[in-house]
Amino acid sequence: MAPTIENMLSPMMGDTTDDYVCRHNYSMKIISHSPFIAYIDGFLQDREAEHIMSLAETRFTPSETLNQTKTPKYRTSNSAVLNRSQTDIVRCIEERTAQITGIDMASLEYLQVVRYLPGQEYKKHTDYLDIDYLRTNYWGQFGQRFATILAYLHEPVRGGNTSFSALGLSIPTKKNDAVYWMNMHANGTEDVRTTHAGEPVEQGEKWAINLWAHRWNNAVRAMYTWQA
Ligand SMILES: O=C(O)CCC(=O)C(=O)O
Ligand SMILES: [Fe+2]
Repeated sequence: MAPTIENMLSPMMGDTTDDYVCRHNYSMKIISHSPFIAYIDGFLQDREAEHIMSLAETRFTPSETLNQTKTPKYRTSNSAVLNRSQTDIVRCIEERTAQITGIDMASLEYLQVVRYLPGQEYKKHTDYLDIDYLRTNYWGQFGQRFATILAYLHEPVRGGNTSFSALGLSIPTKKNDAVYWMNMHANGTEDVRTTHAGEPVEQGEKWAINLWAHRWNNAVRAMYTWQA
């Protein structure tokens, strides 16, 4: 039988997580100080990637772009949102993210799994949100999306790097590793240098989790109240 992702995952669909122990054994290396970008080696622990993939598998819908552009084909992947602390493993990843970013869990968006087939991509964009969007969106009450952790669940055979073109960075997706960056300057204004893209996957499939942490700061609060 061909080693498709479905074949790999299906025996695990009923997988119990009874003997799973939540551990945080990663190491972090700073790759840019301004903007802050770090590479997290071993962000995901054994079994976590497969487990998240099997939870997401039945939930995919075409990915949306929240505020940047309505251009068709801008983000051609599929996405799946998991429930808060849906399983022990989901909760462990949420806790790990909250610890790293220094927020409480309420300020962390639900895990968003993205899946790219060959030819699919997410063109250049930023992860921070328009102030008008923040005002009406559930997550807006927790402030701006100040930090992103993008964790890789499955690496494509070719293509699919995460690139920050203004910084000359093109990061290969490596299963279980993650990239962590700050979307805003220290004073709370948006840092356009964090513009990034998921380059087209050329062969194989790329799967990742978006972990978005929200925080209030004076710049966002000032805009929020000034326009209200
Ligand atoms: O797939 C990638 O490498 C980037 C994904 C991304 O930036 C996003 O989903 O916001
Ligand atoms: Fe992004």
